[in-house]
Amino acid sequence: MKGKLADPVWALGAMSGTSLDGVDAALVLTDGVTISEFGASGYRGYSDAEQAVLRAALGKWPGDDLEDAAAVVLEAHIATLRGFDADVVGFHGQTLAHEPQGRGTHQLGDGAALAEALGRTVVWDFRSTDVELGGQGAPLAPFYHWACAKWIGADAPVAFLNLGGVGNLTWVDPASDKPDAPGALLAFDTGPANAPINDLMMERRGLAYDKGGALAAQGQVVDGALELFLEEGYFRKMPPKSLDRNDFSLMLDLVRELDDADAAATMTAMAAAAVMQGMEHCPVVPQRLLVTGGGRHNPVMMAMLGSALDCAVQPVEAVGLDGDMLEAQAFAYLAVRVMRGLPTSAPETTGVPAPVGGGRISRV
Ligand SMILES: Nc1ncnc2c1ncn2[C@@H]1O[C@H](COP(=O)(O)OP(=O)(O)OP(=O)(O)O)[C@@H](O)[C@H]1O
Ligand SMILES: CC(=O)N[C@H]1[C@@H]2OC[C@@H](O2)[C@@H](O)[C@@H]1O[C@H](C)C(=O)O
Repeated sequence: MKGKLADPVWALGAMSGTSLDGVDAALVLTDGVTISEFGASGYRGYSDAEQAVLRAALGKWPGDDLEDAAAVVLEAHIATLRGFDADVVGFHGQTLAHEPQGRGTHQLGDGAALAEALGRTVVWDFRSTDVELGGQGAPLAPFYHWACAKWIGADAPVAFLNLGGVGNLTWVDPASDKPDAPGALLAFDTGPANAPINDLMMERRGLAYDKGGALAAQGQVVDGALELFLEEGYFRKMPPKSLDRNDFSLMLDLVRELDDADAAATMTAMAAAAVMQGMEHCPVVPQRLLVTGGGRHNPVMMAMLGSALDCAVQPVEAVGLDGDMLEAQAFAYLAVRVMRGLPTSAPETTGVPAPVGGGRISRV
């Protein structure tokens, strides 16, 4: 890497999330502690054919036949990243399976091959070490949320909520001097967010998602189904805790008898209710809940959250951040931390016994 150890460097993060929509890429100038500047970003959607290959690979583990899916992930990342200039690349890979207390966690993607193709140092396989040491391996964005809280100049506890396929929440005490300081953070996956709504839309309407919450807005929330959902043991577990995309796939059964609009409204309420349950774990009520990820574009979900919580609920754009790129930026930031030997997770974020720096480095 260029520069002295403590100099900020341009890091390029690449994230392809559980909704399998495509690859986000974003540049951040950082020393792995402080955000100095944001750079350009980009996005390349997976084609229908690529998405079908990845969907068929969900639930698979290293050693399974993954040749086609591996090629899709590698080619999509090369195409997305090759136009950028950066000192280091943080490559998340495509999560295919996540069983932290079982077989481990699996992010498909060969960082060494990507490094060779791009001619740049690539940091990858961010989650395995944490899981091997007894952590959940997720969520990992919380250390970056800490840097974001500092960047926005927060002077009171603040929470970040990612509404992706799965939801995850990070509570930050901005008075802390580093993200792995005891009490600086509390983070966990809240529950299913958009993934089950997408599955419902595909099953009932042949659509990828409920754009603008339009279908949910026409329906009524059915309380009985919502209560059954909240009886799920996950919500009683203390954090840290994490989920696989399909851990709640039985949710579709809870709305099976409902018409399309009521089913969409009820599932949207389920995603919001999971967040409300999660907020109870915050050490103190945050001043504001800053929402990132695709769910912030769903006004029905945002209104449900806003009316149920005691704090302001706003998209991260309200504080000058980019909610479409925050996770890609997170893996840029984490790549620099790995290069510098700094931890990327802590007991309060993944349940790992002590702060740990995961990630493999492939140099060119
Ligand atoms: N305009 C919109 N209206 C409603 N929902 C939307 C809108 N835009 C995006 N979404 C939802 O957000 C999802 C994508 O969110 P995002 O890109 O944050 O997920 P991801 O990064 O793949 O998931 P994860 O963070 O779980 O890995 C879409 O699949 C869709 O359900
Ligand atoms: C195993 C895995 O890939 N988990 C993702 C997923 O998507 C959201 C939630 O579940 C979160 O735990 C995580 O991603 C974000 C980027 C994280 O690690 O913070």
